[in-house]
Amino acid sequence: MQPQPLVLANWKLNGDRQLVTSMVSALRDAADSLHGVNVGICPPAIYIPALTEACYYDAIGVGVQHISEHPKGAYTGELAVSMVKEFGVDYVLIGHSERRSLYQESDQQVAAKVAQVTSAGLTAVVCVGESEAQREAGETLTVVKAQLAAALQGLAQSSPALLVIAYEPVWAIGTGQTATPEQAQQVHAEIRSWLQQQLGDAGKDITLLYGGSVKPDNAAELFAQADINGGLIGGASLVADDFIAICQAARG
Ligand SMILES: O=C(CO)COP(=O)(O)O
Repeated sequence: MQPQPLVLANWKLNGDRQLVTSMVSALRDAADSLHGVNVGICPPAIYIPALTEACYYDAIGVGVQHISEHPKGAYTGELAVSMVKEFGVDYVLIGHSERRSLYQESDQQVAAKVAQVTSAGLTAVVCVGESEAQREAGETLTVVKAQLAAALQGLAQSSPALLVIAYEPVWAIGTGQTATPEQAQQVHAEIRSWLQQQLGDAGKDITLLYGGSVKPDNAAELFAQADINGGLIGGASLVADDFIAICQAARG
């Protein structure tokens, strides 16, 4: 059975309280057109209480963009899984390419975070993807599989149902240069078969998202691919009409 489509907004370091309320209200108005699609928003962490409150009666998932790999302690500026869980968070982004490149987040940290998140019963959304140079050198699958292996190491004791993989080629993020549906599907199919080799049948049910310059005009074609179960949306998730159109495209 295909996983239910999922579309997550990653606001990165953008948005404000006003966007939280206007986005929730726009999604509420569009709810009839979004049946069958799981939708979630990952705002900057300080807006999570406002988001949880605004969507209390709505089927909108709440996500956080970053957590510590430690449960508690002397780690100034960090947030622990137990803390975000108290505020109703469902999804935790892990290993986003911006965290990997700007803040040196390593595969070891990714594994530790997956362990923290899934053992708390939250969903770990692990981002994987190659740089332009790695693609040109023919290293896409080697890079992606090494990143996936770290995610599975962290999953060890938890249910694969708590794992989502987001394939985000670094060269497509924020560049307007989307992977073609064929390019994206090719990598997604490899991810799916690798997950099945490692996890057996459970690998079939893991939700695979595509991210990188997804817009209303290319979403339907991407989401129509056999192994693409939705998207992780950056820039276009800051504009309600665009984000809703992308979510609607995931209905098929
Ligand atoms: O990084 C992304 C989502 O996590 C993708 O960002 P853009 O949609 O802005 O390319």
